[in-house]
Amino acid sequence: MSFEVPLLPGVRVPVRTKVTRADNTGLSSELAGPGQTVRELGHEITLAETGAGTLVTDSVRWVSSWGVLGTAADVVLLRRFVLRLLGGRVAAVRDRVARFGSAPVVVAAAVVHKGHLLAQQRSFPEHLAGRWELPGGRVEAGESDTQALARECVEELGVRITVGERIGPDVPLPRGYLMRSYAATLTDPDETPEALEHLAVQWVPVERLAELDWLDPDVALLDDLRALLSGAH
Ligand SMILES: Nc1nc2c([nH]c(=O)n2[C@H]2C[C@H](O)[C@@H](COP(=O)(O)OP(=O)(O)OP(=O)(O)O)O2)c(=O)[nH]1
Repeated sequence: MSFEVPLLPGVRVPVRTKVTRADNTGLSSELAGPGQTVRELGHEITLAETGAGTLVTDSVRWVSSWGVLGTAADVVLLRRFVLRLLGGRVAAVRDRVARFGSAPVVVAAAVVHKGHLLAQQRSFPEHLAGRWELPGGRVEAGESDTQALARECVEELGVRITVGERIGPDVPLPRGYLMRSYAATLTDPDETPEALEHLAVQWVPVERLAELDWLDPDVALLDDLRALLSGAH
């Protein structure tokens, strides 16, 4: 099904949806117990306006209990309500995608050397001081992510890095920022990172990753950092 979702006055977004689990009523059903049926309506939603064609898979499950009457209510009323619900969700997801598409970015480098990850301990602001993060910072106007990472690593650590692939998801930060992370290595393995603006730096082996008091957004990256250190990336 293709349709347009009104986002703002005069702005309509093309969306394609496909029912992925359905019988000929648009619902799939399984028996849950005496007199009870579980209904599921599943949708794949493609946000057509994103370059990559972002795919969201959604489904809603509910239990209905009133036999034939329940089935009639499901098909006539509830299914319509669920479709409206999913449509509302499409609009909300679309809204977030649009905001993230133009969000300012903080880049972070997962610098790996001899199977260890470089972590730095923040010295400011007060409420973040003492907690651990990846090297990086705000991307400035006219800079690429790679240039921003290279600049920050020289400023913060006095080392040159070679930036590789993106890792993990973009993580939302306070005040509308997004944190984007990249794998990296030391350009010259003989250079030693120093805490020029931080309290401390350390090389962390995979088995100690979870011990550090990471900034909250970085915790969402721990699985990807583990995979990177284990050579799975
Ligand atoms: N560099 C970095 N910042 C992070 C991480 N996780 C996380 O939530 N942040 C947040 C903390 C800050 O609010 C923001 C980036 O701040 P920053 O102080 O490193 O950036 P910056 O050097 O460009 O900032 P500024 O002090 O020059 O204004 O992102 C991380 O792993 N690395």
